[in-house]
Amino acid sequence: MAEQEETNPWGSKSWSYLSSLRQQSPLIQCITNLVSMDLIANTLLAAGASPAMIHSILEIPDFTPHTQSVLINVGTLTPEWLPAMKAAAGVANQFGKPWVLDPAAVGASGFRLKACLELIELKPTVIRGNGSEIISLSMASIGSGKGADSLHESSDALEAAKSLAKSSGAIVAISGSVDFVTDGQRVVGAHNGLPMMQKITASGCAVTALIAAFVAINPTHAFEATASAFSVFGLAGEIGMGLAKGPASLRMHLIDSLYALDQETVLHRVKITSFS
Ligand SMILES: Nc1ncnc2c1ncn2[C@@H]1O[C@H](COP(=O)(O)OP(=O)(O)O)[C@@H](O)[C@H]1O
Ligand SMILES: Cc1ncsc1CCOP(=O)(O)O
Ligand SMILES: [Mg+2]
Repeated sequence: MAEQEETNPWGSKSWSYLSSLRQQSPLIQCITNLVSMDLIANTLLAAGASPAMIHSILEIPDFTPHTQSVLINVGTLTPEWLPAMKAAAGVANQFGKPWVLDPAAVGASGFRLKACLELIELKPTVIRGNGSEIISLSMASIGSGKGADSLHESSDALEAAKSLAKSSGAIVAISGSVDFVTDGQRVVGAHNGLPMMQKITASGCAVTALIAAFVAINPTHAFEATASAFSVFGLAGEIGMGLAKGPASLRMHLIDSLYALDQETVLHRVKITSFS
């Protein structure tokens, strides 16, 4: 163990987050898009967390104070949902809970962009998007993506991510072939995962939910929690692909692999490197 910690400190960090998640099973409130609800709930359950898709504004004052973290994802945003998202972010802040923003398809419209910029004013702990989403947010402009899909490599969005992290105070996370995490100064890249994961709808939403769960374990170390969540999710995909025949069976085997991940595999196969 001591030797592993020296050779792969991120492996032991990631294992520590995952094993604590399994022991503590934090309650994660998810206000998320209609496409992603099932995959997010199953991802969180397989990882050891307790998901609750509770999004009515009428329930937020009673429910949100009892959560350990809140996920807000704007993938199927309508004007009716936005006040609930803002209320949940506000209650999370009031009660000192971390909250995580997924700006899904933020470049699709001015309405969505304005909503995300207003949510960012409410100080998310982490913002996780694909390359195009992070570029849209950082430049406050629409049209950079292709709906929910990215037209950019994650590395194309690195400077945009640093600038967004500095202006917002959030940890900014970009998914892609390498998943980058930055606080505006430090940058690490998580190298686990495989391209087939892009063919599972809501896989990005699911990794954001896992980030929300890891951040719940240690809100004061959101940078480390985010990088670890990226690698653990990617590793589950890599192992799942060994049994999968395509995207549909990968979805199933990724969830099974996340549930079954053991210490040795995490210690040896998590790959996170520094870029700063
Ligand atoms: N080319 C790739 N190689 C390895 N993993 C990838 C690749 N593209 C995406 N992923 C993984 O797929 C998941 C979803 O990422 P992405 O497709 O970028 O998000 P979104 O669905 O929000 O566009 C992440 O866990 C990411 O690491
Ligand atoms: C297809 C789609 N359309 C609106 S939200 C959504 C899901 C997007 O999920 P992800 O960003 O994880 O690919
Ligand atoms: Mg997305």
